Amino acid sequence: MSKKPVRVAVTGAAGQIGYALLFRIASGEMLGKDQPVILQLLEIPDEKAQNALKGVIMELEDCAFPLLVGIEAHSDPMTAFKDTDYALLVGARPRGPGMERADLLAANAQIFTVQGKALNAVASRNVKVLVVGNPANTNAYIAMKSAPDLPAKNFTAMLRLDHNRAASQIASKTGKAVAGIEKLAVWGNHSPTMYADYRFATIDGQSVKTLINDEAWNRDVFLPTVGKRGAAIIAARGLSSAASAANAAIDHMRDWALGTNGKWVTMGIPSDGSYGIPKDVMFGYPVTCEGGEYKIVQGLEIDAFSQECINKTLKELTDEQDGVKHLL
Ligand SMILES: NC(=O)c1ccc[n+]([C@@H]2O[C@H](COP(=O)([O-])OP(=O)(O)OC[C@H]3O[C@@H](n4cnc5c(N)ncnc54)[C@H](O)[C@@H]3O)[C@@H](O)[C@H]2O)c1
Ligand SMILES: O=C(O)C[C@H](O)C(=O)O
Repeated sequence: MSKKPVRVAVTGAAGQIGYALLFRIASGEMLGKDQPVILQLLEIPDEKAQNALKGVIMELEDCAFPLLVGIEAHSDPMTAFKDTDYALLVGARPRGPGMERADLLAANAQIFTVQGKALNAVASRNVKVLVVGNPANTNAYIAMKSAPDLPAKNFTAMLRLDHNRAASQIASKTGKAVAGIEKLAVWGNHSPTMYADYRFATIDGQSVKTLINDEAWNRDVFLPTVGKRGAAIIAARGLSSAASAANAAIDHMRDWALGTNGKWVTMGIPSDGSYGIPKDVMFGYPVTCEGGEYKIVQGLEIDAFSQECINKTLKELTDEQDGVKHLL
């Protein structure tokens, strides 16, 4: 018997990430090749954006995806999020050359109070929310705080791009395939302060730390490369990352919905106090997923260098939270 369709809302659907994301959701790469989907697409109420969205919808139709059983175009989150089971909040202004994430906070924060309230009012009570629009952690925090009737654990921020970037750098340093990497963690904010931590990681069963055995590379090359990768892509393309961001969003939602079979992945989630992070801070943690729920990997030893890195990214997040207090 075929499965009941699920509703997937995507904001910023006519943007760059939207264009790299929607076709993969509709083809079943996110929720499984047996899961029909209805796309509920939101764009701003602007003629150009709505026209662009129409064009994307025409292309989706022209793919004749067997799993795509409905497509809706919206300009109001109150209709776009109606009964939605999954919400990918991508729509926001991206960073341009020379801009830091903090510059985006003022521009984008308001979007997430409005969308959090709309999710609170009309979405499925089990909705799984992923915030991609930057600054992703704080936007997710704003949306969560604006939706008091939904469980806080349903709101997450995208750290998976940092996780995937870190995995790729480790594979290239060790000369091994990225598929062999397990137990990688990224702590904190989706920003240059994130702490990609390979102390526990293995590649083909061997310790990554032992294989690399180079603390200076970790500190002076690996962490800055992963942390500044977004800016490097903006400098090279003149536009922020899109296909890799969409890919990370697919990975995040797929793993959350379908499980990781014990494998660690990184998700930005509201802290439950684990590892001394104050409750509700939207923090990148290593997690495993099973039965539609994520669980923080517990009991990891935090050495002095790691604590210093975690403190730094936490401070940035609590400063960002302070900066949006007046909106909540
Ligand atoms: N978390 C991550 O790892 C990560 C990675 C890459 C990009 N991003 C962020 O994702 C966001 C989108 O990037 P992009 O390259 O697709 O940008 P884009 O400018 O190409 O597209 C954004 C789209 O969002 C729409 N939009 C703006 N406000 C909206 C609103 N209130 N409701 C609905 N739609 C709205 C715009 O009209 C536009 O079409 C940016 O904030 C970017 O910084 C995050
Ligand atoms: O860095 C940016 O502004 C875009 C995105 O968050 C990225 O990491 O590529």
